[in-house]
Order: sequence, then C-alpha cells, then structure tokens
Amino acid sequence: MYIEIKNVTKTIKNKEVLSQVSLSLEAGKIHGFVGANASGKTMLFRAICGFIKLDEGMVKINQQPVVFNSALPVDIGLILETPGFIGNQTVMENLKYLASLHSKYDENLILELLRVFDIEQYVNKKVSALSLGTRQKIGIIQAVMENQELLVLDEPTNGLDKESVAAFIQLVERLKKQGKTILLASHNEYELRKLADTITEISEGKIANFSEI
Ligand SMILES: Nc1ncnc2c1ncn2[C@@H]1O[C@H](COP(=O)(O)OP(=O)(O)OP(=O)(O)O)[C@@H](O)[C@H]1O
Repeated sequence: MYIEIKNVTKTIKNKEVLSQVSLSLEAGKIHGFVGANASGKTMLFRAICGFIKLDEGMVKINQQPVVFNSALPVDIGLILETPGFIGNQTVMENLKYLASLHSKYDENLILELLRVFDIEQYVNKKVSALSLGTRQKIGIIQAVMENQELLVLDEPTNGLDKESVAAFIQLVERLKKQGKTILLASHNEYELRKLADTITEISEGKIANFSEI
C-alpha cells in the first residue's frame, strides 16, 4: 500500500496540529514515526485513516483518495488509542466479535497470535480480569488478525515488558516479510530505528526530518 500525503493541514481550536505535511510512504516497508508528546503523530495517523476532516491537502492510499467519514479504499489494521474491549466477555469472544464485523474471523490465526505473545492461557478469561499489558497485546492481535495489507500502529508497545516488545518486533518483521505496509509511532526510538525502513520526525505538526535507514 503506497501512501501519499500532500500538504495536509488541520487546525483545531486555533492550533495548527498538522501543518503542510507532505510525505510519500512506500509499500511493503516499516515506516517509523517519532516526536514529542502532542507533536501530531496520532493526528497524522487519523488523517491517513480519514478520521478527521482536513482543512487543506489530501491523502491517497494506492492512488485512491481517502475521504473523511467514508469507507476507506483499503482495510486498515489499527491501533489508535488504548484498545477498548467488552470487559465482561472473554478474549476470544471479543476478538471473534470484532473479526466477524468484517467476516474475517480466522480462529487459527487468532490462536497463533495469542501464542506469539504467550497468552493463549487467557483465551477464555474475561478481558476485565486481564492486566493492562495483556490487554495491549490483545489490541495488537486485534489490529493484525484480519490480515490487512496496511497496519497503522500508534504506540503499540505501550505497557509491554521487554520480552513482549521482542515478540512484537518479531511479529512486525514477519508481517513485513508478508509484504504488509506498516506505520509505527513509538517513543522507543532506539527499538524503532532497529526495526523501521524510514523514520519521520514530527515536531509541532510539521515534518522535522525524514530519513531512510
Ligand atoms: N480532540 C482534540 N481536540 C483538541 N485538540 C486536540 C484533540 N486531539 C488532539 N489534539 C491536539 O493535537 C495536538 C497533536 O496531538 P497528537 O495526539 O497527534 O500528538 P502525539 O504526537 O500523538 O502525542 P503523544 O506522543 O502524546 O501521543 C496536540 O496539541 C493535542 O492537544
């Protein structure tokens, strides 16, 4: 999935949260995004997914325009905030429900992903009984379980311990080998630089630097 971002500008409450952002992101690569808190990483991801109405500019995915509040040109696997699940349902019930919305339920893939994070023992536990980190892992599983070609992952390793971060890195490398395009925002710049093909630094709603690794 090739992503083209041109002159994207968004003002919220008199603050320019995205300012003339232009960027081309090649398909089949891992694109890392870094920047201080409130610099605009999440807002840029929202723009890419068509979740905010742009004041100026446009986003295209595989040459098709992303239109605010309309169906996306492609299915995107997404982590945009702390994942929300139905607390009094089990892990599998939650994942099955979410996947069924797109008729993409693949129980074997879900079980395999649970094993990636070594949490298959929680499959029939209620989500409300799980730790924050375990819920975050289920959030990652939810984002990738429908085999989407484009993955937009905002702070996916929040709250994960070292071993789980390593499992996540292996998973992302595997998804890249499958040809997926992966956008990844993280405050763990050290890990991100090891993983990503490009790094975009965002500062005050602008691209401060773009580098290929
Ligand atoms: N719903 C909203 N209403 C008003 N301002 C908002 C809203 N959402 C985000 N902002 C503002 O947009 C700016 C960019 O926020 P954004 O969430 O994109 O930052 P970020 O780079 O993802 O930060 P972090 O590293 O803290 O997650 C911030 O100044 C934030 O306060």
